[in-house]
Amino acid sequence: MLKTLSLARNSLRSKGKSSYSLTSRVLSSPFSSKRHAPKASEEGEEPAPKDSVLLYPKDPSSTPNLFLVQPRLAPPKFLQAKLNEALCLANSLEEQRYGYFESDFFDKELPSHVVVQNPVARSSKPRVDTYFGAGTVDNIKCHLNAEESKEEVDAVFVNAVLSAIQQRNLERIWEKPVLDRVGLIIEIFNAHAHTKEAKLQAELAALMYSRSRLVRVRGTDGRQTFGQFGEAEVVSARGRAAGKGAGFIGGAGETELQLQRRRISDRKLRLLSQIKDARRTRLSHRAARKRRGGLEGQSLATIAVVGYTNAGKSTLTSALTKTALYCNERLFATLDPTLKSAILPSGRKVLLSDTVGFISDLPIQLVEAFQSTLEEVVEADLLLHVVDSTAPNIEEHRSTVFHVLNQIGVSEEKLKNMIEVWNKIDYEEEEEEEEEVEDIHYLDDGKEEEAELNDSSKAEATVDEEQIQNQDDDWILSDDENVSDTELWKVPEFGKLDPPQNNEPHIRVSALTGVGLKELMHLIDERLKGEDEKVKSQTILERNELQSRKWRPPRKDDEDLAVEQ
Ligand SMILES: Nc1nc2c(ncn2[C@@H]2O[C@H](COP(=O)(O)OP(=O)(O)OP(=O)(O)O)[C@@H](O)[C@H]2O)c(=O)[nH]1
Ligand SMILES: [Mg+2]
Repeated sequence: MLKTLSLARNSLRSKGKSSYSLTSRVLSSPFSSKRHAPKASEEGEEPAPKDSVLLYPKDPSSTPNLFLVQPRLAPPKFLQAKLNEALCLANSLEEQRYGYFESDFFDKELPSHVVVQNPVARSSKPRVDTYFGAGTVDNIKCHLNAEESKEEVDAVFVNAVLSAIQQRNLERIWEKPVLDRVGLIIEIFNAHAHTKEAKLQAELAALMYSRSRLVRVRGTDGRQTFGQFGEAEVVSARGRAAGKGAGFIGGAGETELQLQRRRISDRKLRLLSQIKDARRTRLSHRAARKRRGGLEGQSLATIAVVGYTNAGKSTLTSALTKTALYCNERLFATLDPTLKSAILPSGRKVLLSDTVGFISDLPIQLVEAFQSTLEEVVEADLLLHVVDSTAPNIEEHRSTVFHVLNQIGVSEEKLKNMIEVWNKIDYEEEEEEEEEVEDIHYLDDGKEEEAELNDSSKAEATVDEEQIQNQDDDWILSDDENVSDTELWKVPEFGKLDPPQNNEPHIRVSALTGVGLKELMHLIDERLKGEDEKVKSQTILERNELQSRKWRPPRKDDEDLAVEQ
């Protein structure tokens, strides 16, 4: 098994299994509640929204035991890369205690997993109610039962982006909490965040996600119900129409769903204002650094080190700045931007900023939640794009990074000037034959696929089509945002800007052994000089333009124009 998992060299080694447990949902998970959940006793604070957390912590001192469901992808090499990433994501969900992770990542056993028919690949349209076809859902249930007989499964991780209704239905059928890709990444963010700003941003992401998960579903008796297990709707005393002059005709009260939404909206506002304060402090620190930091007569340039998660950004930043930043094989080991200084071969002092890693299928809301942190990237004078040269899906990694940079507002010129660094060249690629993928557990076979194709029109789940159609009118729309649930967590289409097509990096390095780092420092020096020249010539041009703009008496054309206006 391990031989087939190429990422395993960086991440997983099969050994004893920790006794994981989890049960609950985002704000009260072991990874977020202790650090982020608002205290009920705080003045003016309402208690944390009920039913808004993702995981179920039975034992907060241990990490969860996830069962991974991976939709099949082609070609096999790509599937393997995605499966490796999903396994690493599942094993990355662990909170740091006393500044370090208690378990060794390499000691963790691979999570149980299964590869299933991919509804997107087959019909380009997953089922609205359960995402997967009926046969696949049943088969996963059987597999889960078999797994449960060996060891308790705390939650199912589906490596896809699910809608709230799909998630809720799968939870009911499998009788387990279900985490989709976005949910798991948010949990990891909450578990790994250290600084105040990162914690606030991670909580904001969790809050927005849990808000999009609030849905009403039809219970077994046909009534509209709310809550994971369909508990009856509760109506709060607060009148909907209160203060709007509509009297009692305007609404009998606030439903449970509206109450949850209001609490989340209130909390969101408070978080945004706290993030604003933290950002202000960071900006003033940055301005002070720029003022004081440069050597005589030189401005202090900032270089942002960006890239896909686990590419080796922190290892490279540490090597270039001769410091010891936190590096770890867990995905999203770094969430807080860290600045370290380095002296270039020309003697120029610069600041290197290690940043949060990117990942594919990242919804825009996650990027937005981290906008404040990512400002460091937008503001930087130069970008270093670290690419893991051993990744089988290197092109996907490159375009994901380009896309996110584009999304957060990095200028096209800066993207063109970005240095692409291919890292980990010390790693000797083992010849991995595609046939090895047969080690992966495939769940479904041709028969099942055929059955599902014939059966796909049948609605067998707890949510009917009409209900889904009505969502937009009724309960998916919130009071403050006129967007539907599906729009809320949609993975955006790829942008217009694609990475350069040539497969040649600017430089190849090994952050671990130090190969190529000297050359990289020279390249940074050159690029910054080029930037300085550009700025200088731009300033001279602007000055000349200003000087050549002499006063002249108004011409007849100008006067006519003035009269027309
Ligand atoms: N073989 C090899 N491993 C490397 C190299 N650079 C980094 N690594 C390993 O790759 C893993 C991830 O490194 P990090 O520096 O934490 O990666 P990162 O990009 O900062 O990751 P995140 O902060 O999680 O996004 C660690 O186990 C490193 O030891 C390299 O040049 N060669
Ligand atoms: Mg890092």
